[in-house]
Amino acid sequence: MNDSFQRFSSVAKINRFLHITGQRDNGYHELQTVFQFLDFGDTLEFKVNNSGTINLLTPIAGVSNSSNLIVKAAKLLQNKANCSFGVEIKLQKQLPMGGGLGGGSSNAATTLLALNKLWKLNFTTDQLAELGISLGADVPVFVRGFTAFAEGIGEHLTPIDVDMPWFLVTIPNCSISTAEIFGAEELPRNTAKIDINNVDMDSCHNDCEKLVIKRYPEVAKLMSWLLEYAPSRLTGTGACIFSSFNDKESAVQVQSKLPNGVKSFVAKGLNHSPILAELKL
Ligand SMILES: C[C@](O)(CO)[C@H](O)COP(=O)(O)OP(=O)(O)OC[C@H]1O[C@@H](n2ccc(N)nc2=O)[C@H](O)[C@@H]1O
Ligand SMILES: Nc1ncnc2c1ncn2[C@@H]1O[C@H](COP(=O)(O)OP(=O)(O)OP(=O)(O)O)[C@@H](O)[C@H]1O
Repeated sequence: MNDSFQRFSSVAKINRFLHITGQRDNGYHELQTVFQFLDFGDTLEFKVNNSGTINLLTPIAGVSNSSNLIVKAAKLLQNKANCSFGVEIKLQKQLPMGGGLGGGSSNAATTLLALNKLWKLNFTTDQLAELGISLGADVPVFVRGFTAFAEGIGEHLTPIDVDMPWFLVTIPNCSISTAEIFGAEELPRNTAKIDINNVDMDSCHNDCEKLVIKRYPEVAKLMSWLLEYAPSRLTGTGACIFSSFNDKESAVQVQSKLPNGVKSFVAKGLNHSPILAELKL
């Protein structure tokens, strides 16, 4: 057993667009979206133990360890595999929570993938993705690790290669509940379905954007500022906004002009999550 901590990345995703094409009887929404990974995110470190205990050494303020998706993912895997190993886990959090960057889902997926390897469980990617969906709608895409066109309630994933711009991601000073946005009566729910072979990012949109802008003045203000400089769009149900640039320098230049106090980062869009390479090491 390796008795040092092993490090794995847990990157962000953005929804390049998010179309809501219907709603199921159980209230869940039918979506079409492209998930793209960013080369920016959290880091997780794992040290396997023989005692069977699962211990997150770096709790997140406001989230109890038992409801942390990292701990939930580790316990789920341990139970499923009837595994006698445990693990000590350290998290370096960089991603804002409730930002539409999928931080919690990404952490859960990294935990499933890393422990599958470190506990030598040999679950297939399909099995891990299936386990992951019980933790959150976005966990499977992080488990699979490829940029994907998603349909259904977000679970039907088809690999797709998209352009890889540089993004300035800005983080408005508010946290938005996914359930609140999906629960709103005035949310549009009838965007026509598009064909995966004919995806034009520019003519797509995010169906949550108008509503979020209406309800959250912080997002409205930042969006209109950013649109003066670059094409900008909401990710997921918000609150973060991504603005696209052809090169890093242009993104950094606009970042340097941001109004005082606006948090942000610059990152490149990827077609594969870095964890795929890390798992092979
Ligand atoms: C919209 C996306 O952000 C796109 O990336 C995600 O699909 C949402 O993923 P998430 O935050 O992990 O969402 P979950 O925790 O699974 O669901 C939160 C709530 O959003 C609503 N929800 C979620 C996904 C979906 N296709 N339809 C929904 O109506 C449900 O009310 C659910 O109770
Ligand atoms: N490890 C974790 N990291 C972040 N949030 C977590 C974690 N575990 C549990 N949570 C809970 O999940 C909530 C959503 O966090 P997350 O960062 O996934 O939001 P998000 O970026 O809006 O995700 P999405 O794009 O899937 O809507 C948090 O507010 C927090 O209460």
